[in-house]
Amino acid sequence: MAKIEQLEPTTYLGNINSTDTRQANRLIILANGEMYEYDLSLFDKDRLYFGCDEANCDITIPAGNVVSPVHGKIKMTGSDMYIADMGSTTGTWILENNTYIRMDAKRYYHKNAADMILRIESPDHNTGASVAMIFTNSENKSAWKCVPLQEGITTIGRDPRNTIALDSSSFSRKHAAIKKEYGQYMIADYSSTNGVYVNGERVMGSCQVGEKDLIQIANSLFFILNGQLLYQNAMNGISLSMQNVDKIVGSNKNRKKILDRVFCDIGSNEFVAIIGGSGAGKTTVMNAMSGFDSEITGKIFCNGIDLQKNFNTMKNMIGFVPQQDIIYENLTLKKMLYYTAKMKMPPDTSKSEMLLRITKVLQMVDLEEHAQTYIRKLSGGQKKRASIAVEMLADPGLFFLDEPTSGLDPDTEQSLMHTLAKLSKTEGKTIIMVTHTTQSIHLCDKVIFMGPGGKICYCGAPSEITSYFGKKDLVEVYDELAGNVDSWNRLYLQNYIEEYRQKAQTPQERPTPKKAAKQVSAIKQLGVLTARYFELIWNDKQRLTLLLMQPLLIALLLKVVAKSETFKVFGATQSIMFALSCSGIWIGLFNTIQEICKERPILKREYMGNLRLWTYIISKYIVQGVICLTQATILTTVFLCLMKHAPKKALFMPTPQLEIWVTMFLTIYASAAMGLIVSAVVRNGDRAMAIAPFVLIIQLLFSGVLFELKGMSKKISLVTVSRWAMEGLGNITNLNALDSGIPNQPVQHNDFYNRGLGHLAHTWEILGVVAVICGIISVIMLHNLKKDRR
Ligand SMILES: Nc1ncnc2c1ncn2[C@@H]1O[C@H](COP(=O)(O)OP(=O)(O)OP(=O)(O)O)[C@@H](O)[C@H]1O
Repeated sequence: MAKIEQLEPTTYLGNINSTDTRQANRLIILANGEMYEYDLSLFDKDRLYFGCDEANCDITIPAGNVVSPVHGKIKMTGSDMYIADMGSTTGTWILENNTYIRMDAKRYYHKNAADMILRIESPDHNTGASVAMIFTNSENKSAWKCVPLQEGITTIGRDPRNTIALDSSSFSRKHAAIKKEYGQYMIADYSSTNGVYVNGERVMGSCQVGEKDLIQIANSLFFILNGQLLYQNAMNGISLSMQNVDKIVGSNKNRKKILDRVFCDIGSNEFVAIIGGSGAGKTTVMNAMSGFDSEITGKIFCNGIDLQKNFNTMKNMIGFVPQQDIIYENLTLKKMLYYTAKMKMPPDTSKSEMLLRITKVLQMVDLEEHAQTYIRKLSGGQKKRASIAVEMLADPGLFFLDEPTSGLDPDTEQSLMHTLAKLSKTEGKTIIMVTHTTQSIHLCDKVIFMGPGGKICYCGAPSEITSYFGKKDLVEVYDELAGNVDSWNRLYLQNYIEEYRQKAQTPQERPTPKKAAKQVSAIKQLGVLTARYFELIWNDKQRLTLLLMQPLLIALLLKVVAKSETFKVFGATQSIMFALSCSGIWIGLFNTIQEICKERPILKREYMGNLRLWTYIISKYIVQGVICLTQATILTTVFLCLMKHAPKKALFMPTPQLEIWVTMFLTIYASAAMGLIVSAVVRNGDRAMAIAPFVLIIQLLFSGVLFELKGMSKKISLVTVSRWAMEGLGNITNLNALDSGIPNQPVQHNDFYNRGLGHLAHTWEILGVVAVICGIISVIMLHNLKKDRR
């Protein structure tokens, strides 16, 4: 909401933020303890007067002691509303950026897409005669409600047993409470997931609130007036304001500004498209708006709250659908949503609430009949809807989509655009998307046109783009901006900043709250991730078969090449043990080398939410542990059973076969852990497979079998799995004591194969440590995830 000096609604500046005329114009008045609601369009006039004089006003406010006879007027053009104080005695206050400022008499104040809140103050504050006026475009009757605040506690939350129960997943079951005692009010945050804000500042525990304070809980506004609590009942999208946002990348000569002084306002429940030529900075500006890009300068406010400072608590109210789908192909849609709900929804959500929410989001995106369908069987458009459903689970008020329509045919694109337009209006979402296709942008409320160099050139109604640029069609507008971006950017900034924003108060700097959002516990998250990973592996039967057939086939092939004197003669035994250890290394590496990179977009999105990287990696370790154990069992059992001879004596276990089995399990497991590092570093499966031969060659060269290890090669071998696997296997099979195969010539003693329990324990220990270190490195490598461009 901003002040516009002597401005007629029909002038250009009014149109810059104009919205489509589909929205309703409503006025809610709270006076003398009564709430009155007006549908302003029913007056059939574009100018309405309000005050206490019934004869001269269209809207009478029964509060003569505070409201002047003709107190103010309202002008309407479409859904735009302009309100002015007519020079009243008491004055009118407007809520701007979390503080009330007195309206200048006889100046119009423009209501943009967010609800506009006015107060008319009683000169004597103790009379309790203040009046509140709320202008809203919500189509929802009773978009605002009020309850008297009794002495004692008024609770707010999702649970129906609260005094104020609000049915939205962004509220915790018991979210907050207001305590009234001796006429004073205290508000307390009950450790909610999404927090409580008073005047844009996060409440840490509890704090005092008064009549002039604005309380924000999840997406709803609350304020106290004459002992009553007035609150937004219908869930509203979150409004967004970007102020002087820049982004510079590179250093020295390569330094480049990719966002240049971006200012814009987006109102709640608006459906906004960001368009512009390729490389203009559409994705960059959207990433900045979402708060997920921390490398920007300038300010972003969501509902007047500083997003960067409060990102940890506000990120749960932000949905983000990247260009790549964020769903697992091998889960049914319902299962995918269920696992996500367990991770994303407030920790106090019951299973039945989750299932209800899943049904609701499936309805929202028109996918109810596909609940039990495997995601791999859905069409491109349905997969996009499925990704949207995943993000809708936590009921975010602000929703970003990066090119949701790319790759879709025109019909599917239009249907998706209709779904998004519907979600913004009926579900109370602010939806912002980057798009290349413009055939359906008339469905949007607003278009942001980015010119080359990250410069904003237009922010307004889609129907007015061509007339604003004086062009016939959008193609001409693109051409115009390619050559003339600076002048259009300057014009935009002139109009927007100098004549418009400068008059508005910018929100004050506030200290950064330390408290982070309440998250699903690490243990619960680990459980969900592990269960999901198990199910993914289980559902991919082809891969599972391959994983289990591999050790079986390798064991059979090893039998084919093994000599009959294996376990009796040094050469034959060392060769087959080397082949066995290399097979184990290959099996482990193959298990995981594409495991992380193939799900990187999903991982990135979950990590931007509340996923902990270490729980993610541990879940991989748990599931891979089971797989590796099974593979080691198949490989060693089949191979050893087929062999004519067996190693003679065990070191400490009942049989040497068991000791070989443990060594092979640790070899496969440590190799799988190495594979995870590769998978965490590279961004796609092809690159991972290209690195695999290199990893294997290192294992061959430094195993100590093909080449003698000394000096540098010995040092390198310390971190190879093959060396430790060979030391273990050579020790168990007692290679040093075997026959050399040449009469009268003993085996040349090799310290690597020294027999002894301590030596075996040491090799197992090292293989275990390698596995752990690989896990830690993978977690460290994954911290770069946020830098992935899309
Ligand atoms: N981290 C970065 N380092 C260097 N340049 C970058 C970086 N991120 C973005 N850019 C550059 O900034 C410009 C804007 O990129 P962005 O992806 O936002 O454009 P876009 O309008 O979304 O493009 P497209 O429509 O082709 O996807 C491009 O020239 C891009 O190469």
